[in-house]
Amino acid sequence: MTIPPPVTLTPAFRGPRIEDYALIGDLETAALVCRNGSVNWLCLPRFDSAAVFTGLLGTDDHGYWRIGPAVPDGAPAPYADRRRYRGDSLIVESEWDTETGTVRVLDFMPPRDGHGPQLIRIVEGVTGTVEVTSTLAPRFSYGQLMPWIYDEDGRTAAVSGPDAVWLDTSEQGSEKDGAVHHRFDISEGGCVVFALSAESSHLPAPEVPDADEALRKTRDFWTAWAGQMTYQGPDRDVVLRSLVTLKALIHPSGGIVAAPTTSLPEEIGGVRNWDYRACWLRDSALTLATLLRAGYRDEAVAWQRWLLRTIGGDPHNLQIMYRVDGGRELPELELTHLPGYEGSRPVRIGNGAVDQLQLDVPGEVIETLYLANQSGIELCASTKALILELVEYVRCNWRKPDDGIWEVRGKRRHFTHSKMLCWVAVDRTLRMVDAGVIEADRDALAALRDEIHQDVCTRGFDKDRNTFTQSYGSKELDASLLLLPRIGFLPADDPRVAGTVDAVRQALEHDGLVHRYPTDGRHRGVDGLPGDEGAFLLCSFWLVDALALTGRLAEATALLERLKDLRTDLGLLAEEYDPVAMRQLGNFPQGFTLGGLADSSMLLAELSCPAELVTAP
Ligand SMILES: OC[C@H]1O[C@H](O[C@H]2O[C@H](CO)[C@@H](O)[C@H](O)[C@H]2O)[C@H](O)[C@@H](O)[C@@H]1O
Repeated sequence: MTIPPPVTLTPAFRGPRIEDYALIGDLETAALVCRNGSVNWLCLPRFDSAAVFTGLLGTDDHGYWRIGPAVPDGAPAPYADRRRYRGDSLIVESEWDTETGTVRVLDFMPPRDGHGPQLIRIVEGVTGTVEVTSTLAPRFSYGQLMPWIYDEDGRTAAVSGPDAVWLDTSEQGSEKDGAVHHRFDISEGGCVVFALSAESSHLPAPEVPDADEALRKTRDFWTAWAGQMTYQGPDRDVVLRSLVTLKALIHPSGGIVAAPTTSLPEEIGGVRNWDYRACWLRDSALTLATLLRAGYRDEAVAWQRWLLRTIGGDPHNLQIMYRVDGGRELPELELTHLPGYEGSRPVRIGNGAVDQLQLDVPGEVIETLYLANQSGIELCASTKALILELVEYVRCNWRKPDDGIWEVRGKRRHFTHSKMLCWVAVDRTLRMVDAGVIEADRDALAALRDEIHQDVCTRGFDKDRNTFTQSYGSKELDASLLLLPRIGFLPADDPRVAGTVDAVRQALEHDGLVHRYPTDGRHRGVDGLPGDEGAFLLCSFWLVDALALTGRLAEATALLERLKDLRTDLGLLAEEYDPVAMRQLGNFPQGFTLGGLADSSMLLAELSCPAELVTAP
């Protein structure tokens, strides 16, 4: 891999921040809408397809669609004065106050119902009269291709090779420089619809969307889905917004993407830019565990089928991640034509971590299947067989060094967390054997479980400092060790748990924000990568959980409050946070982080509120 030098940015540079983006989606793909009314990210037709709007990782030349108050040529597009999701839905409304009045734009993508992808934008006059412009500049293939644009039967098509998008609106537009322009006045009570539909270019044009019906169906879909949540404790809206965002990452095939974006940087101007539009077994399992805790089951049932299709035939050939459709090929490529978010290059698609050995994965998968079963979901015979195959995989591999939960690109090590999760894999299987759910040789399983436990407690523990360590024999700490009480590897009141939590805090926490492992100073390059990164937000939620479970509820509550303040105005979080620049970093919004937020909120409620207040039947 060749790493280009970072682009030097002028101090005056101020593009949209990650937190300026809103997420909308139709469960098969997703778009990011900037606070200035510009859709700067949309992959069609699927999360992991090429983007038609890639302004997020480049400039307007790489594709965007902006609707908002008109501004003089060359002036920056103003940011909306207010934004919110409508109710519990994924319909976002942005409002601009101008000198002549207030205008609102509703943005949403209706879940597919026999039709292809649609992005609908409804402009509403709120007060006075506002001049509005729409500039649609599609650039297919991640911003590389200028389309052929033409009008047909009152519609506008933009076509490039196999791809096409169709724009429908009542307004009269014009084409210039590969973009479709509209300019019109909207007065109080007025409404203008723009609908973009995608279809393969050789097929007949898609049907003209009925925006009113699409709006109603989209609202009804999300309202019904939100209504299934059984969690009723404090911060209901915080939890629900996190869950709605997780749901937006779940494809109807059952596959779950880690985030809808690629290459939002872990360090501004740095090279730690990865594609998260794939289904990590670990991230998916954690997402489903969160949903199960909040009463959602359908997603776990669909994932069981996805899992069987994806790995059921050959579990020993396990990959740590797959494509949305269960495919195995995720070659890591660099898109050299893109300058990257704020100059953070390279922009990557695919993910080289696909070939790694990460021994925590069977543990996370089995834990989630165990939780699913505990929630009343029946495990089919094939799933039970798969669990036993995964345990066999653990038995064959647990003694090996691996690449670990953080997918470091350096030398393999005996990561303590990986071994602990090997223990989880066997322990949860054993629990299912004891409950009569699975039939297996109990004694053999118990012996394997105890052997792993003994190994971890001997080789992954530093007696002098009373802490588990990142890997066997190392002096380093790792935030994944905060999971100790949550996974039940040791009882929460075991002195080794408190010792580890304190040691991790001392080494990796700054003001409540926790790094995954040390990457600065003398540790530069320990993970095989140049540069540094922000605090990893999921780890801060793990700290909340560890404090709560070890009886430090007041500290846990205070930390959770601090972390909630990091959310955007729409309740979203990226993977990481830069405490110095005070801005979000990394792919956005990330399932890991929002799952952590929901889990910690539900755990604190469970530990501090009467049970009947927390979960409805
Ligand atoms: O830090 C290097 C690695 O970073 C990414 O991995 C992270 O994201 C994954 C998806 O959310 C998550 O499962 C993993 O635990 C994280 O460390 C990237 O995907 C890797 O390619 C990269 O080596």
